[in-house]
Amino acid sequence: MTKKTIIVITGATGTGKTTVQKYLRDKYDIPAVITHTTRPMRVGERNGVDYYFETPESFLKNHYLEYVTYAHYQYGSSHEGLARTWAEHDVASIVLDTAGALTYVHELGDQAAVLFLTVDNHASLRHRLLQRGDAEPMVTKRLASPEYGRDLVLPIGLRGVAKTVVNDDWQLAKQKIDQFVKGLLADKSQNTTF
Ligand SMILES: Nc1ncnc2c1ncn2[C@@H]1O[C@H](COP(=O)(O)OP(=O)(O)OP(=O)(O)O)[C@@H](O)[C@H]1O
Ligand SMILES: Nc1nc2c(ncn2[C@@H]2O[C@H](COP(=O)(O)O)[C@@H](O)[C@H]2O)c(=O)[nH]1
Repeated sequence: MTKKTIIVITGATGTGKTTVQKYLRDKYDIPAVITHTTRPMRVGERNGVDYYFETPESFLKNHYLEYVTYAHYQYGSSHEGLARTWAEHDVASIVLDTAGALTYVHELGDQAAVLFLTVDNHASLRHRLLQRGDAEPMVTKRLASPEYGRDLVLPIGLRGVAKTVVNDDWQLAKQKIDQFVKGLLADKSQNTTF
């Protein structure tokens, strides 16, 4: 039986976590675990595809492996979401803030393979969020949140655990991600038990 793995993609807002998740799906057929949030939908987002969009009341009804408050909204990943994805795939991905990433490492040990995304020029993140179509007041509020500053730095608990990828240049970042995925898949094929 093959050991199940979750690729946890973490880092500050705008560093490209969702972009990497879509790349893993398109290039490697690695599915995303969809999480829950109370934040309003962005233009183009779809319920059940990008997130399960919840009210503050419905959010509380799920059975979470972990949940957090991020920039004034609730976010959480359910046990069921992970189990459903692992029932059909050996490797999946999830996008989490760094608090969530730490919980996954704590709960799942080496089944969690962590990618920490960063950029050299933090000022570029504001521009990226605005380019993505986020409303200016929302961006200002998010960049003023303690979660933003916290997620710019690799937490001590992820040092020696996470692979850091600098995503200033998408072509270069993709090469690093390819190396990471190929290493992970090679390790998995060596560790398969019959
Ligand atoms: N290397 C890059 N150079 C320039 N723009 C990029 C790069 N990587 C991603 N982007 C763009 O930056 C924006 C933010 O990317 P993305 O949504 O993937 O970030 P995120 O880390 O998931 O953000 P959040 O945590 O706010 O959801 C998107 O418009 C994306 O296309
Ligand atoms: N700990 C968790 N973090 C999550 C989850 N789902 C998303 N996120 C993180 O929240 C912020 C904001 O996301 P956005 O889509 O509003 O830009 C970002 O850092 C995500 O990684 C979750 O279930 N748990």
